[in-house]
Amino acid sequence: MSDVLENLARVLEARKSADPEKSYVASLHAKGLNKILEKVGEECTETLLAAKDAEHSGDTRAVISETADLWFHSMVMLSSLGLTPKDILDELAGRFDLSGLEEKASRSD
Ligand SMILES: N=c1c2ncn([C@@H]3O[C@H](COP(=O)(O)OP(=O)(O)OP(=O)(O)O)[C@@H](O)[C@H]3O)c2ncn1[C@@H]1O[C@H](COP(=O)(O)O)[C@@H](O)[C@H]1O
Repeated sequence: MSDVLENLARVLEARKSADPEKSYVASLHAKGLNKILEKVGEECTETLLAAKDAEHSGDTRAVISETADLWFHSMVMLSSLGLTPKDILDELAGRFDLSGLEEKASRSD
């Protein structure tokens, strides 16, 4: 499953030095981190709206499509900060066998 994320991350890395006229990812980098964050926020809202619609209609196609847009733009954000999907997958893997409630209780803040 994570092969897709790894392959996409490789493409995203290469697009950092691509022509913004020819690559959507390069055009985002050319506009800067604020534009990338704006897109992440937009896709997040669209995902929430699609999920609310699906709750009533039972049609989850838009949720899948909007979540893909959200993951994609999140990966562009990670890439612009020098992070990879592996950083996030390692973080999630480290949380196996730890209940979310236990983790919350262990926080110092
Ligand atoms: N997975 C994606 C992907 N998902 C979504 N998008 C693009 O994300 C954009 C944002 O969607 P919106 O509906 O917000 O589009 P918009 O209104 O045109 O966006 P704005 O003008 O508001 O910024 C669309 O242009 C989609 O085509 C993607 N663009 C690229 N990829 C992957 O990234 C690779 C590199 O892409 P390029 O950099 O374009 O070569 C591709 O081969 C794909 O694997």
